[in-house]
Amino acid sequence: MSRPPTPPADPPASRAQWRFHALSAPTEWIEDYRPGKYHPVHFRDNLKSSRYRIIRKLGYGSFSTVWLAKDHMRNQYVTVKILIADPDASKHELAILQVLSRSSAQGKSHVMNMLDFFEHKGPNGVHRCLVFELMGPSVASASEDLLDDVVDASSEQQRFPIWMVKRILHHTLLGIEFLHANGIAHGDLQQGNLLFPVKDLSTVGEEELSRNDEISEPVRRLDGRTDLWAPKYLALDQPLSQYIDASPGFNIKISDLGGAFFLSDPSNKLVTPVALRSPELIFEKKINKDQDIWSFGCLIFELFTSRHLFLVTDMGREEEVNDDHFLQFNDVLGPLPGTLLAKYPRAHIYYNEKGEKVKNYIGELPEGFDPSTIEPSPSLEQAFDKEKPVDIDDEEGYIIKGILRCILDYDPAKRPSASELLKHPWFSAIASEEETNVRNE
Ligand SMILES: Nc1ncnc2c1ncn2[C@@H]1O[C@H](COP(=O)(O)OP(=O)(O)OP(=O)(O)O)[C@@H](O)[C@H]1O
Repeated sequence: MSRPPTPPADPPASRAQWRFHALSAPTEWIEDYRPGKYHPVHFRDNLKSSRYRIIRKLGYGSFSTVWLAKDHMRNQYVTVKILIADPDASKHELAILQVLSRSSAQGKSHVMNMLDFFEHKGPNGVHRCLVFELMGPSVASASEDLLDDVVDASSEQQRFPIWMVKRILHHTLLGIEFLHANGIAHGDLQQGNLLFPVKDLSTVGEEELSRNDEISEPVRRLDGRTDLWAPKYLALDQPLSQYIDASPGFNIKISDLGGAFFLSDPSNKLVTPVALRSPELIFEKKINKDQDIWSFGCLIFELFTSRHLFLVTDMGREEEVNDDHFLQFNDVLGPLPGTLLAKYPRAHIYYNEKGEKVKNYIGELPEGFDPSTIEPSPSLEQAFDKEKPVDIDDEEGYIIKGILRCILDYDPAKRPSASELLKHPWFSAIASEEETNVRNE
């Protein structure tokens, strides 16, 4: 075991103690480079006795910075996720990845497989480093600004063509089935955690992949001291957008098992994005694998319509965010059952004892504002019909809405499992289409 690091004498505590030029896009906060948090990484750093050389920054999250590296032993590019130096923050992720890498259940190729792991000691502590296959941008970032040439030309919105949406959803469902079959729930399913593959990069040189100009001005402390805990510059995230493989045979993988948990030991970390949270998570703080199915339902809606089904953000006080969600559940999916209403202590603000709505907005309205002019959110069916792509005909639209209704059941016990959903004729048809494409390639 490595020795715990010696605490630094004087790590800067706040952003105000730093002088540096911000980059054009967000990066991690500089003050998160301190004991117990991020490891200060620089391009061309070598890790694990020089086996891995850092080439480019791919991204970061609350618990890690993620880098493209060259694995000199296998002569291939890989992703190295360097976790914060908090042994508790990452122990579940590692244990889960180890279980998954030993499993041979169906769907394995749709969840990120760990290739190697090691520990790296730096000024901020001992960091677990997880090595994965190199992937491209996430579905979220690809749909936002990268896929100009493959977005749906028939609609005015930037969205994936139908065949891609179906493929992304089918692969995600196979990945969920694999996780659940191994007794694991993901807990944080969202477009940002579904990754596209990259093309074969074996002939692309390191110089081409390292665009090291994408860094901040030197990071300096105002008191002029040299800092051991922070990097000399901050690097901009550069997912491999230009190398994305969105060809007909692409394979989506679910990534980021940082919020995943064993079903036998449900998580108490609330990592699911607000808009994708199930009623039982919001009202009862209960989480299990049914949350993944609920999030998957929300993803179906998002990918077909390019908008969230529930338009809630985590801005504001938690109780108001929950109230907002509560009102939207009622509008979009229909009245919450009495059993669930009884579990929401703030229900009386919006509903009377007879179950009639008495208030349809949160907080106070400006003086003179007539509350009857506030339109309820459209129902699931209205919203889908309004926003769906034109090339989904009524018959298919009807089927998709039926699947959504089944998934978005207030009662988690009634939601279909991933395996049951995969047997639905709509998903079976997607699977057969994929097989035909593979045979024809
Ligand atoms: N195998 C990979 N190949 C390429 N990029 C990756 C890979 N794994 C993760 N990334 C990118 O790195 C970023 C951070 O990864 P990840 O979400 O796993 O980190 P995290 O610290 O657990 O984040 P979060 O705060 O979401 O829990 C993401 O934007 C993702 O796109």
